[in-house]
Amino acid sequence: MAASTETETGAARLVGASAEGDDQAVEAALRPKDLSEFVGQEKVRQQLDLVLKAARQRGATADHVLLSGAPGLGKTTLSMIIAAEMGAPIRITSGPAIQHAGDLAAVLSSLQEGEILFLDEIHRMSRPAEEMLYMAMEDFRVDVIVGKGLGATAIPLELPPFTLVGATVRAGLLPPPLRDRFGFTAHMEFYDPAELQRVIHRSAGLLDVEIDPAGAAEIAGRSRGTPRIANRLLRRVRDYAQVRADGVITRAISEAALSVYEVDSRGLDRLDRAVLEALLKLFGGGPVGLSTLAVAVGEEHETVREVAEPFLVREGLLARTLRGRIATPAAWEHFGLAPPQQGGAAA
Ligand SMILES: Nc1ncnc2c1ncn2[C@@H]1O[C@H](COP(=O)(O)OP(=O)(O)OP(=O)(O)O)[C@@H](O)[C@H]1O
Ligand SMILES: [Mg+2]
Repeated sequence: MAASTETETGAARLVGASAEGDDQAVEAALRPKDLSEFVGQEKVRQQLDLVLKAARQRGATADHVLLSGAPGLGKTTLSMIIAAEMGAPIRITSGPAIQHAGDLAAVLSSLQEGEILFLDEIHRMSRPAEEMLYMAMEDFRVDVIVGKGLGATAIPLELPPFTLVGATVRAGLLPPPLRDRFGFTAHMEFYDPAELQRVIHRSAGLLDVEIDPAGAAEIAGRSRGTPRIANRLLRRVRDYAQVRADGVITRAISEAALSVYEVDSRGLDRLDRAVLEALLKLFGGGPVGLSTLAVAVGEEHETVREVAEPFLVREGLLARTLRGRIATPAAWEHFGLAPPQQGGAAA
């Protein structure tokens, strides 16, 4: 299946939302440990707080939780917080790691009572495993099939009660019977700049860097609504502040550092800008077909469509129409250009 977000293709970018190898250790260090440290997502936090408190009061295992949201918004973080809040151990696995029902049976049968099972990318599990999961979630039981063909028998296996925490980029990717078996679904939204500013302040504290509010606001505005990107940009700005200045992050330092890394005031990088600039300057703002636009920027059309466009569309800078791509008035404004006169030729 083609990447519908910038997840796979955008991995190497500074403003890519997915995790890179060098991010893992520092990400773990920056992870909020409990709900009160988790910034933003007020609704989700309130709802989850109730679900977990109620389960604790009853001395029961919490209902299964589905976390849906774009990469880097805090799904893995929340799953760990759920375990911490429940005082329960957590087992981490992912849909792609579970290709056979037997893989899942092995994981499920080794769970302890009350354990949290975190299933990342749950939409990428194989069909037979998925069907086994239905029964496990509902009845805490699985049928293990032994043997083949006519001689195959199903051996029922009781499981201890556990809480499944599933994560997916979009709840709509799950088959309805699976979705329906979650007691609570948390939809994670992109963060607003004020929330990202809080994320950045918190991370700066943990990294032991001095940052003023304007410096944090500048980074926040370029972070595409995503804490992972905010933390990554913060680390690059910290490098700059340390090498080129006195280590303190101010607005001027953030601006200078991020211009070195070609991340502009709205979080657009070189590729995003190349696409928009071609659209504005070569095609008068469009409409222009995707392939033509891709040739103009010297990229594969998949790259333009999967890597650059999702954010440009989300930001209201570019629209995909039946006649082709068009630039919005905000795009003209972002480049300090005047849109062409109605009915007239492009400037
Ligand atoms: N609400 C938040 N408050 C503070 N930091 C956050 C928050 N959400 C995410 N982060 C930070 O962003 C980073 C990425 O978060 P996380 O790994 O949980 O995202 P994810 O949704 O699991 O991404 P993916 O879809 O790629 O697995 C973490 O290091 C974490 O520190
Ligand atoms: Mg994750």
